[in-house]
Amino acid sequence: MREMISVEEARDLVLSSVSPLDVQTVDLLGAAGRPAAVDLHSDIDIAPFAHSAMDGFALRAAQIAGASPDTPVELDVVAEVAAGDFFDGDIPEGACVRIMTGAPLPDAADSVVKYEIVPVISGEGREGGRVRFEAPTAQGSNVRAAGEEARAGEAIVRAGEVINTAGVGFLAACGVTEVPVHRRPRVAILSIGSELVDASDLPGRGKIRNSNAYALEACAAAAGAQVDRLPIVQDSLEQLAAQIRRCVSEYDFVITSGGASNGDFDFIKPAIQQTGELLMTTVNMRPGKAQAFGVVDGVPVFGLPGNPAAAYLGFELLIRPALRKMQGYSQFERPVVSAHLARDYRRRDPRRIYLRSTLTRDAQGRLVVEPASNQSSGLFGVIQRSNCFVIVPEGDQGLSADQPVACLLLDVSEDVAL
Ligand SMILES: Nc1nc2c(c(=O)[nH]1)N[C@H]1C(S)=C(S)[C@@H](COP(=O)(O)OP(=O)(O)OC[C@H]3O[C@@H](n4cnc5c(N)ncnc54)[C@H](O)[C@@H]3O)O[C@H]1N2
Ligand code: MOO
Repeated sequence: MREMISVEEARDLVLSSVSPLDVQTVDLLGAAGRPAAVDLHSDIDIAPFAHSAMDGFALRAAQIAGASPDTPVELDVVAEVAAGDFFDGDIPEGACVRIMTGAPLPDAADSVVKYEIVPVISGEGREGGRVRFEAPTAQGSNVRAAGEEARAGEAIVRAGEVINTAGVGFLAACGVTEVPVHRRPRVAILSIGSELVDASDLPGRGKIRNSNAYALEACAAAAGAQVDRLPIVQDSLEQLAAQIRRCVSEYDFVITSGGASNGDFDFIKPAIQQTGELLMTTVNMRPGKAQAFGVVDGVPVFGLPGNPAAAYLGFELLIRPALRKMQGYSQFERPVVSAHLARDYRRRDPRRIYLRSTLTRDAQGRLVVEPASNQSSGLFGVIQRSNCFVIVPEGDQGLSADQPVACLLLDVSEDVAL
């Protein structure tokens, strides 16, 4: 085991300990936002038949090839065809068919002219009436071709492709109502610390609320996991080791927080060592240097540090990618954008630093990023009010105002200005 590895090495180490989980079939709605585990095929052509894209008149373009305002072509309306209906009769040379959007194009027609440019001569342009064309139309105009998006039997969504909300509609059109996906990882959240009380309790002297477990549950659920937040574990090596043994028999991934550094009561490292194999203890990042990871009975056990911001960042950088890999995603990272730093940043630590920051646009439309003034690793509220982490590379150099910096986007909603 190596001490103090880079964020990338740590992420790859955790990733290499997990594989996509077994495949189960879920209903179409349950597949939204998840990668398909196999290629999905359409059972019919999409569109199933050539149809009109407009309300108008179906005809053959050749019938009105010479039409102009001075030499209009008049045609009899011999039939009407609505969506859901069809017309398979003949269309004589001097005739056309009134057609609605979505109705099948008659075999005898090759184009549709929309109502708006067709003056009515008699019968309100309905069956038995007569209409006038004052311009030619191109063959195929206002016609949506059969099979324009997919052919029967064709793979329409590939294995590994994430099904988005439009994809749900596409699959419905193709008759795919059940989708094989990799099942969601079952994740246990264990909070370690004799100082912890539940969020619903008022902390007594020297105690604090167990906020990490709630944040980590939210993070893991947002990453697609099925999460159980388990009872607080006291600072006891025996209790912790026993709880880890129990968890690895029931869960796919075990996440602990607290007790990851070298204090007198920091037991996650010895607990992993005692029950399985400890693979990592520290990562070259700030906040959150203490990141313990190992495998117990084939199950990954991740010991996040106790400080809230350190635990949160450890989850985002090192655990979330693994939970995604287990579900078959191939993209593990959140997006990074470049922005201009709003002010100088003087560093006091050579580790790679992740500054909780707010990204906005200035009057010229440039992305500008402002690190929060309080970068204490003990705070969640600062992250609540941030929308990215500025990544300060390893080394001695600080950053100067206006220089471009990389910003790792958090899970930002639309109401955070970007
Ligand atoms: N001598 C040293 N001491 C510390 C070092 C060091 O290098 N040398 N590193 C510091 C850094 S940096 C961090 S981060 C922490 C990591 O410590 P632990 O993982 O052992 O965390 P704890 O000591 O258990 O707790 C730290 C802090 O976080 C609070 N905490 C713990 N669990 C929760 C929870 N579930 N919800 C909310 N807050 C929690 C805890 O009360 C402490 O205040 O070590 C430093 N020390
Ligand atoms: O690892 Mo600590 O988070 O820098 O506070």
